[in-house]
Amino acid sequence: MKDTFNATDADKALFLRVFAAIGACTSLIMAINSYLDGYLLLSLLLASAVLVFALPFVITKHDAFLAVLMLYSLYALMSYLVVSGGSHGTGPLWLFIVSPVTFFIRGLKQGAVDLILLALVVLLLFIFTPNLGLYQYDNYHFPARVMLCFAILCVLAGFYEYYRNKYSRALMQQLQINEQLARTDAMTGLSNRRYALECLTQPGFGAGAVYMLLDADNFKQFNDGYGHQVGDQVLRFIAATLKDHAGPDDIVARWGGEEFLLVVHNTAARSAKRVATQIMQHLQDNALHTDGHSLHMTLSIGAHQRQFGESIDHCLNIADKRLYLAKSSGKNRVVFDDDVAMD
Ligand SMILES: Nc1nc2c(ncn2[C@@H]2O[C@H](COP(=O)(O)OP(=O)(O)OP(=O)(O)O)[C@@H](O)[C@H]2O)c(=O)[nH]1
Repeated sequence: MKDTFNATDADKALFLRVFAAIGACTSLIMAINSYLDGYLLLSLLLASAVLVFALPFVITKHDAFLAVLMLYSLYALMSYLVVSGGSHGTGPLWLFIVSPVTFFIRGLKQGAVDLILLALVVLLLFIFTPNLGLYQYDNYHFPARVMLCFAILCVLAGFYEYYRNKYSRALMQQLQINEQLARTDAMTGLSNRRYALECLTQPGFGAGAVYMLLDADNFKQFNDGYGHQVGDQVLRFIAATLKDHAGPDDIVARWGGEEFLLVVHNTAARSAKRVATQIMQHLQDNALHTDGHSLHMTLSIGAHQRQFGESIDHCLNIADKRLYLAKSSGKNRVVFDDDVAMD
């Protein structure tokens, strides 16, 4: 099933380009600003960053690679901003944008690893920058607070990502359960009519598929004679028999009441007829044992092999007419294409 609550490829592609557009615009503005302020190397690095951020608008494939490339380019820029102080010593402030972007692009685990490594690198750079004769921060207060805020932001963004994942998964599972419930007949566990109709539009159920409507004979007698719960057991017994005799690609559904649909996936008419006969034989040979009773049941079946150009509705109508014919001509029988003049 489609992953509805986690970011889809389209969501990720959009996010990547929004991130790239913001990155490119900001880098361009800061590059001009740095150039005007006389920070030549910084303005060149920012201009290179503009090119990297522009890549997703030129290359439409390899988004995952581009995302990581942009992220690590951002890390490299951050490292330079720490050692150089950026414009007027404000460079390290840009670290604060890194954590949410990292988690979105890298996910929780890899994102956490990346951020811990970046934090270590930044810490070392702050410690050793004065010794290397690079930018001199006035005192340790500013770097210390930047590191503390960066760490807090990483932890908070990590928690947010953790809970977002957790609840997305829970929602996904619930969605799958709901989807399953919406497709299933609760009493027999077979597909319900709505889902069966949906499946009939899939390839394999076109011309050549055999549509069968199967109706329990004299079913009312089970209800009247043994109660509705036994009636339900009879329906479940029939459902299990149909399931056992159908192929893995066939459709078996409860059509309504004591009526079932079996559609045999694109087959020779002879094999489908054999399946119908085997089902009837199985019910004849095997009784349902319940409450000290042995209950035998029979089915009437109307069947039709779908021809080119015939609609699903048309096939179901023919199967239904033949089911009626099977009932009216004595029950416990199958009426197929070769048993009648074409309807
Ligand atoms: N126990 C139970 N009975 C159901 C269910 N759905 C429909 N029925 C009953 O199935 C019975 C169908 O009766 P009829 O339409 O007369 O069919 P029948 O007795 O099988 O007679 P023929 O079809 O002519 O062989 C009705 O009494 C419905 O109440 C169900 O889910 N559980």
